[in-house]
Amino acid sequence: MGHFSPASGIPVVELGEKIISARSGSDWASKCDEVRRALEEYGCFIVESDKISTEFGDKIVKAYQDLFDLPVETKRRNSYPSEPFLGYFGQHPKVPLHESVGMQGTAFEAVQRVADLMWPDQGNVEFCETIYSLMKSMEDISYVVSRMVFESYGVSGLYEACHTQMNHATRLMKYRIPEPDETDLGLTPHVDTNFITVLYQSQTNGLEVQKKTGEWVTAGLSPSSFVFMAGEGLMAWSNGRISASHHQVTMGKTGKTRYSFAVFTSIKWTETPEELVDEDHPLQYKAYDHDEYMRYISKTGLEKDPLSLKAFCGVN
Ligand SMILES: O=C(O)CCC(=O)C(=O)O
Ligand SMILES: [Fe+2]
Repeated sequence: MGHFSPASGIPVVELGEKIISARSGSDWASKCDEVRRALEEYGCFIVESDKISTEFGDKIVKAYQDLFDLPVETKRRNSYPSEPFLGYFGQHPKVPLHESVGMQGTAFEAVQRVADLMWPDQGNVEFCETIYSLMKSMEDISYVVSRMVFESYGVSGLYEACHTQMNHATRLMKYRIPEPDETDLGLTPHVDTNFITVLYQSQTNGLEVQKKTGEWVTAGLSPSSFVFMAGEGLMAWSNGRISASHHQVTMGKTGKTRYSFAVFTSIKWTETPEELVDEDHPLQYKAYDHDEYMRYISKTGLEKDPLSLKAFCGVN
């Protein structure tokens, strides 16, 4: 494997424009293997990219401040009545520091919709352009890394069909500084239910991932890096070779507000390729419809059981 983050021991994979656009050759092939090994061992890795300049990082913070400084009633206008996991989320007694605005899809219109709801009179062009650009960079990473995982398992021929079934939800998140007598837990430990997640955090660390040893480590990120995490979908698809990353957010004593952005990619129909099933690796999860799974767990909310995918479609 390449190198590891000194603070956390999590693998760091460099995915600059050059390798992203290569898509063949020995450098590409060894990168694909590096990515697969990182996921099999850790369920996640840090992506070192060349997408976020200091200037762009400052614009992201400004966009978040514009949004989250609005009154709660205004932010609540962002609602998707039929989609319990989208819309505005905040003031939850279990995670009082967390507040977030969800969006559906990665089209410019998704961001524009939020801006129209938040600033109905004057709009906010800078907000739209900044968040859209961040979203697209992260969507690119989710596509390229998925392709790498397929290639590394020798099933690249299945990628295109899977790609057409991918869809994305995104979330802008803010974690306020805890009061002295308050919990510093920003988000309770969980695994993501979707296929894969790409996360960006601006300036303030706080994301913690659990290693196989059980140890929680802070995914210390540089301003130009992202975290790529396996969700339950990739765990089922890979026939359990990759485990979904168990993660949480802790604010600690940094004394700074934290902003993060997530692109959650899901595959509508998740099915383990037959190439990944053999005598040594018997099928672990039956093929399932992601929307049905979401309906199944929607009743459990923040308390979702980490083994719920097993209960939903596990074999045995
Ligand atoms: O804010 C973060 O870094 C993590 C967010 C997260 O894990 C989630 O929304 O599922
Ligand atoms: Fe998560």
